[in-house]
Amino acid sequence: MTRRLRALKRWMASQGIDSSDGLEIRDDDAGIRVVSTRDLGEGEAVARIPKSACLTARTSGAREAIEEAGLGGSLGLAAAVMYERALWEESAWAGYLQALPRREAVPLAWEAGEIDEFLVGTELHKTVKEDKALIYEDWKECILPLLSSAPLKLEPRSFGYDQYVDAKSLVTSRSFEIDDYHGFGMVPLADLFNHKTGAENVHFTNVSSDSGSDNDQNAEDQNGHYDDYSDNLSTDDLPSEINGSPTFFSGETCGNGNNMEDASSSEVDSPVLEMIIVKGVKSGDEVFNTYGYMGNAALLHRYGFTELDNPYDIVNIDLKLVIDWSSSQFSSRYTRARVSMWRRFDLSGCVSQNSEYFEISSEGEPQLELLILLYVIFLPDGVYHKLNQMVTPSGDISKAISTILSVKHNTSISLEDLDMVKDCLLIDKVCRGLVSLAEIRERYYGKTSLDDDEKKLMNCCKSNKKLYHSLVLRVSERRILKKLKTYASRTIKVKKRTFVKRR
Ligand SMILES: C[S@@+](CC[C@H](N)C(=O)[O-])C[C@H]1O[C@@H](n2cnc3c(N)ncnc32)[C@H](O)[C@@H]1O
Repeated sequence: MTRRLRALKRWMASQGIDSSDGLEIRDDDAGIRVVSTRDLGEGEAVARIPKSACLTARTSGAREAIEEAGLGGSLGLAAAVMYERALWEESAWAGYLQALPRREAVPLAWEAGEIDEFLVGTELHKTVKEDKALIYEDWKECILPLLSSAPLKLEPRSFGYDQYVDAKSLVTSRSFEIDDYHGFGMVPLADLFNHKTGAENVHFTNVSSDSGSDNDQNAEDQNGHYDDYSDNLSTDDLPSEINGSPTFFSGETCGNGNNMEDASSSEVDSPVLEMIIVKGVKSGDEVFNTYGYMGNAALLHRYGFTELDNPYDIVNIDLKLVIDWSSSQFSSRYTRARVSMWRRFDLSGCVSQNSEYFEISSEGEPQLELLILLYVIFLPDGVYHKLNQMVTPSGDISKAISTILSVKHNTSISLEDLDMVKDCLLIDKVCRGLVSLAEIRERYYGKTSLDDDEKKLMNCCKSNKKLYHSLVLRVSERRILKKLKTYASRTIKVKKRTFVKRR
């Protein structure tokens, strides 16, 4: 056992953190992970963690200053982590903090040059550059003023920008939402489990001290699935700053744990967190948690790693790219008119802070809204004018599709027959448009080909985390674009064959 692990175990025991004899914490070059020492069965409780042992803005010695400065969510937690790190051996979390890496290799903590070199062309490039700018602003506007906070006497060198980035990288990659009172926090032991997409072995829950009382019922009522997490994992439900935190099944969280002002002023009756086996583990196997169902861009963004063949992977095509491409084929005026009609049907792409885009699934299937837009762009003028008279914004994609298709097809086509809808939308020109869009999007990656990237990946050592995981991201995105081209080309071929047969 390494020194840091021995110290961590001593500290956990001193805090009343119970870990089953069926779990063994291992520490090697790849980091810390949890392994089972015997077969673990579904339903077995393997750990209990008092909330008082969690490092949160509420439990930290800097609580008053953080509250006075109004720092909530991940900002408040990052300030708490920085403060306790500054205290070092004096901190009540010394044994825990010494076991953490100085910083997690998440892209927000990469140098600007590394971001440009490794992420160019990928879904993350722009986002991470924006992150960096925002993080600097947060530090200047929210963390620096803490130094003049009277009671704390903080040392400026422990609260520098670098220290903030260190803390932020740990908060992003290891924090959990605990409850209304604590908000987000660092949960010792729980944060030692690695992630496996869709194949986790443990869940975490709040334990009511009054087992079987009304509180348990409330917990179920509040999130509807005390131990069925699948709906709960939508990262969109979480505040954007900490989207996709390691999964914590907080039965008593009302969902506004980020707002310290609104939180109740005392810890009610759930002082302990528990970890339960939800999928049996064979002796000697690693015990995994899940951080959510995420594509590689999201995994790399928040946790600094990726998974090859991740079924939740996606690549996006920006609406702006579609508009630019259409304007080059037709004219800007023509494109504006077609996009505007598409919008009048209440259709849109996915919208994030400052962009609108269409998702391409890991199988290379484009989002339906993109197919409809391309279809509308290619409508012959006569059909377009006829359709223009029929536009009725309904907010219902099914109605929009059946109206749009009705001008060319006599029968009414409903979204319930998705294959039929796609068949009608995927006319030759739309398919060729998809191929062009995939080719333009491909150029974002620069001069190297997908083959080059795949070879580079094969020869890359996993321990070179930044290069390895950014290569996985590039390769997985480019493979999706290749599948999109195959999807569109195959459809052209199939249709041609059917046409020849009919003739
Ligand atoms: C909550 S911690 C898990 C414990 C961590 N391994 C440690 O050494 O403390 C999350 C971090 O673990 C690593 N990690 C978790 N799951 C992983 C996986 N499937 N592959 C590679 N790294 C992983 C990443 O560095 C991530 O930011």
